[in-house]
Amino acid sequence: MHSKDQISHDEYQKTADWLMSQTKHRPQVAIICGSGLGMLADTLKCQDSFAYSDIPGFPQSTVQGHAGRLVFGELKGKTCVCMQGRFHMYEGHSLLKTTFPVRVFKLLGVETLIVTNAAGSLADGLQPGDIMIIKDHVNFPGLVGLNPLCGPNDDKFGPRFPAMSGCYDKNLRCQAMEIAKQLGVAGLMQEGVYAMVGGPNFETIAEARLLHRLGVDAVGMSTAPEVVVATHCGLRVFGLSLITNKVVKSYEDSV
Ligand SMILES: O=P(O)(O)O[C@@H]1C[C@H](O)[C@@H](CO)O1
Ligand SMILES: Nc1nc2[nH]cnc2c(=O)[nH]1
Repeated sequence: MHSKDQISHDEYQKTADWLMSQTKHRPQVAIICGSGLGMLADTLKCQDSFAYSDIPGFPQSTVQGHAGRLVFGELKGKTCVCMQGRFHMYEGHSLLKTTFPVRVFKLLGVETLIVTNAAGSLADGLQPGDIMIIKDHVNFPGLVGLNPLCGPNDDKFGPRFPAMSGCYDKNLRCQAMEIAKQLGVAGLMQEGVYAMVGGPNFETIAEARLLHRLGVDAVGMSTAPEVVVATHCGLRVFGLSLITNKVVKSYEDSV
C-alpha cells in the first residue's frame, strides 16, 4: 500500500464531526444497503439525508442501483444510519476508501453494523429470492493481501492482528432466525458462508465449481472488507445476502 492511500484518524474524525454538526440523530445501528436494497433507507422516520457528494471526505458511488446517500432516522425505535449505496473494490476505490464509512460510523457512536448484499447462490438449497444469514465469509481478496487493514495499524481503532473467528455475531444470527419463524418466513432463510471475489465479472464454471467445493454458499463482490474493518474496531456485525441468481456450475446449463 502506498502512503498516499493512508487515511489518518483526523480525516475520519472530520467527517464524523461534520455529520454530527448537521444532524441531531446519534445512531446505534448502521445499515449498509446492498444492490437493490436501498429502499430500506426510505422507511426511516424523521429522516436527515446527505448526498455522498456533500459529505466531506466521503467517496462517491458509481454503481447503478446505489443512490449515493447517507440517511439518518428512526427504525422500530432505534436510531439508525443507512448507506444507500456502498463502495466496491471493482469501481477502482482503494479498500480503505470502500470501508471509510465503517470507521466514521464507529466515531459516530454506532455499536452494531448490519451489512446486506446481492449474491449468487452456489448451494442447492438457496434459490433466487431467498435470504442467507451470513454465518462466516471467505475474503478472497484479503487472502492475497488486498485487505483494508494492510499498512500501518491505527491502534485507536483496533489491534494489529484482530481475530475474525466469530465476526458475525451468533446472538444476532439466532435472533434473526427466531424472528423469521415468528413472521412465517423461515422457509426463505438459512445460514451460510459468503465469499467475496473481486469482480466485476461473474464466475466461470470452473470458478463456480471451485467455490462450491470450498464450502461457499453464496458469492458476491462486497461486504468482507467492511466486516473486517468493523470487527477490527469492535463493532457487532450482522449480515444478510439476498440471493439474486443461481451461479452456473454445469457446462450443460451454460449458454
Ligand atoms: O453491493 P452488492 O454487494 O449488493 O452488489 C452486488 C455485487 C455487484 O456490485 C453487483 C453484481 O450483481 O451486486
Ligand atoms: N460474484 C458474483 N456476484 C454476484 N452478485 C449477484 N450475483 C452474483 C454472482 O453470481 N456472482
